[in-house]
Amino acid sequence: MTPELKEAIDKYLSANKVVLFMKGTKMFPQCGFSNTCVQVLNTLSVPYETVNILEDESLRQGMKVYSQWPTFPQLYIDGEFFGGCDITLEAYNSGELKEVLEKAMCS
Ligand SMILES: N[C@@H](CCC(=O)N[C@@H](CS)C(=O)NCC(=O)O)C(=O)O
Ligand code: FES
Repeated sequence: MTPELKEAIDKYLSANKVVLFMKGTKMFPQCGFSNTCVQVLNTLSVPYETVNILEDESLRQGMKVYSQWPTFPQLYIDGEFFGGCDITLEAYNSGELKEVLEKAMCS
């Protein structure tokens, strides 16, 4: 991954508290795993941005290195990698995700 790409991701994540790197868009998720995360975030009524990694192959490969996580979706909260679909869903069910998001919204 180029230093320019890393810098662009760093900058984007410091400007946006909750970011979902996903396949497709909020309105039109193109994979069930990404769709699950969108539904979870919508249910929690949290403001969030999405990035469609299907539109940018270098970002698609770059995010795997940046996050040290091989798949999508990838959820970032407060600039930190939170997890993929399974982790996000589990944290939603346990109530942990709501807590982490509330903390992020107040920071
Ligand atoms: N168990 C994963 C499911 C996600 C997954 O398997 N994603 C695959 C298929 S959508 C993926 O992103 N593969 C890498 C790629 O398509 O570049 C999770 O918890 O997020
Ligand atoms: S695009 Fe096939 S499982 Fe996600």
